[in-house]
Amino acid sequence: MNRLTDAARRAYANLSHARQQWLVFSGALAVELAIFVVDYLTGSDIRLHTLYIFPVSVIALKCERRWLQGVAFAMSMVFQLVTYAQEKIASIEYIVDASVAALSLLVAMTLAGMARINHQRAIDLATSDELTGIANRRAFIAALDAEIVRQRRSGGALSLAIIDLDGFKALNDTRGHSAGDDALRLLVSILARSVRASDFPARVGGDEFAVLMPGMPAGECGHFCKQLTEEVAQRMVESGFAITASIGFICFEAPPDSSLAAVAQADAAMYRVKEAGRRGRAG
Ligand SMILES: Nc1nc2c(ncn2[C@@H]2O[C@H](COP(=O)(O)OP(=O)(O)OP(=O)(O)O)[C@@H](O)[C@H]2O)c(=O)[nH]1
Repeated sequence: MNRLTDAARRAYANLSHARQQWLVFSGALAVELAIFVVDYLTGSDIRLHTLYIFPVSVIALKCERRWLQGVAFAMSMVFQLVTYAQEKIASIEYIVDASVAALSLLVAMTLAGMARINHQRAIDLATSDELTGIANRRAFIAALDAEIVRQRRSGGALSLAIIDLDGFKALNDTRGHSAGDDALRLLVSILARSVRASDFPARVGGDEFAVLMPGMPAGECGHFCKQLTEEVAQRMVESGFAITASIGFICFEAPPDSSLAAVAQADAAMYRVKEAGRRGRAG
């Protein structure tokens, strides 16, 4: 049984986001339809229509497209009305009943929507850096783990750079933390302009950043790091910060043993730059 649910979970995870949404939508509507059929056939004796709230809530929780939620809501209302019409639609009791059902559905959809927004907010907080808005160490390691798995399956190169600022503590000490924060935000804007859309930049420590570059060969990675070193030095000086960057990089033609081993190798290259006097790159 466990194996079956694991296989189903894996198959679901492998679907594209759009397909996942359609699957949830059609599954929940099928459940709703089944409730309606049983309810209709039993002449509403067992009043299953109160359960419409569950499929509609699932759709509100899982489907981002508003019109899918609207369709789910409209369908459950139609089902409700047909079920009530079977009885005495003119009776005030059933009109009140139908209104309460509509209200409950709306409340369920709103609560489910709020739960989804809160869930997304919690994910954002757990995976992004509050100061700069880019990915944090946890998200970076997760992305690196996923890339290593992809590389084991499909091959290709995988490059990784660790960027550590030089003179950052002195900037904090002489100009204050807010100047330090500005320098960190500036570095992030430099990174955002320098990396490709397929790269993954992150803040992995106080003044330490990392960039994951799937598919980038060693030569190109060395060139990228050289340009980044120069760009950082120039833009920091222009902004009045006496700061440079030491960059360690590594290109894996074969998958590394683990994400931690990969980061340790790039870190070792970065420390070689520090030992050699800072401001530069090594790989
Ligand atoms: N302004 C600011 N400072 C931070 C933040 N996080 C960590 N720091 C500071 O960053 C500094 C990092 O210290 P170091 O790694 O010694 O910095 P460094 O002077 O560049 O030294 P090297 O890395 O050896 O070149 C520490 O003083 C931390 O307090 C932050 O979010 N904002």
